Amino acid sequence: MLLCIDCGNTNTVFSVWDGESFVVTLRTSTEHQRTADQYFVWFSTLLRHNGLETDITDVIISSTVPRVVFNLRVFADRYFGTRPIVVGRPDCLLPTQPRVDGGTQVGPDRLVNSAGAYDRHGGDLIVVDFGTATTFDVVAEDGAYVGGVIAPGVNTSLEALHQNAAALPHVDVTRPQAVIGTNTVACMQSGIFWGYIGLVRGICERIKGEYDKSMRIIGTGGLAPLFSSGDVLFDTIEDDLTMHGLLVIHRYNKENT
Ligand SMILES: Nc1ncnc2c1ncn2[C@@H]1O[C@H](COP(=O)(O)OP(=O)(O)O)[C@@H](O)[C@H]1O
Ligand SMILES: CC(C)(COP(=O)(O)O)[C@@H](O)C(=O)NCCC(=O)O
Ligand SMILES: [K+]
Repeated sequence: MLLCIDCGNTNTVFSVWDGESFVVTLRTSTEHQRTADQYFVWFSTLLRHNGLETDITDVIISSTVPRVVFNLRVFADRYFGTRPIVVGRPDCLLPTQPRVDGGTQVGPDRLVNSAGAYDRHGGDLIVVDFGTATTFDVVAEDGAYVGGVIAPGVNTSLEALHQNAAALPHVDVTRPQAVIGTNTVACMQSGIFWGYIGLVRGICERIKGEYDKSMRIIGTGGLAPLFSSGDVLFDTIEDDLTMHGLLVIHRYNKENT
């Protein structure tokens, strides 16, 4: 079985592929201090809790936090006797090479999203991923990542407001009743919700204006459904896109090495 690990700046997601489907998906916060042994205690406990007997033979990792990769490598080696494929490292093959400025280290999550989205939809896509940052990845006709946009994430923006303004509390993002807020929390929720819809819509329109062919927009990340409840932003929403991309890249490496 294949263990896919998607490590973002906020959360790390583990998902086990049994050859036909993802049988379990587990989420933990991203902390670079966490050791291989700590990962295993958490992982094996939750597998047992889910009544699963898994025989992990392969591991693939995408991490936007370089420091966590060391302990994840030790985890794969010590507990599963396997050397993981790490997206973005020179020995990990990609189905198509990114076309960006020389010296740019594209976030591995963006390469993975591009590969997953291309496999499902073909090219000429915008992938919008709501994470710590909100990323827009442009996938060309041949499946290559050719650039995009990095915007502040939803919770990152809310947290910045709270930290920089003495009278603004911590609030959770939600769809407000009205645009005109009649209390502080409602005003903040309106700013983030409607502001973000304007951001996503505006950036996608500008990308489409610059790209001379029609494009489809794929939304992913836990907050995509919330924002699409306020406006038609995406052609489809796929919460498993990153995991699917890891599967695609793993398969490609198995077939070509
Ligand atoms: N369904 C959801 N509802 C509310 N907040 C969410 C949801 N999914 C993710 N988040 C929040 O969005 C932020 C980004 O999370 P995540 O997508 O895991 O980021 P990353 O991939 O950068 O680690 C976090 O603060 C997380 O708690
Ligand atoms: C933009 C990101 C911080 C998004 O990370 P995430 O929100 O998933 O934690 C990540 O893709 C990254 O570190 N990128 C490197 C720069 C680039 O992609 O050009
Ligand atoms: K992201």
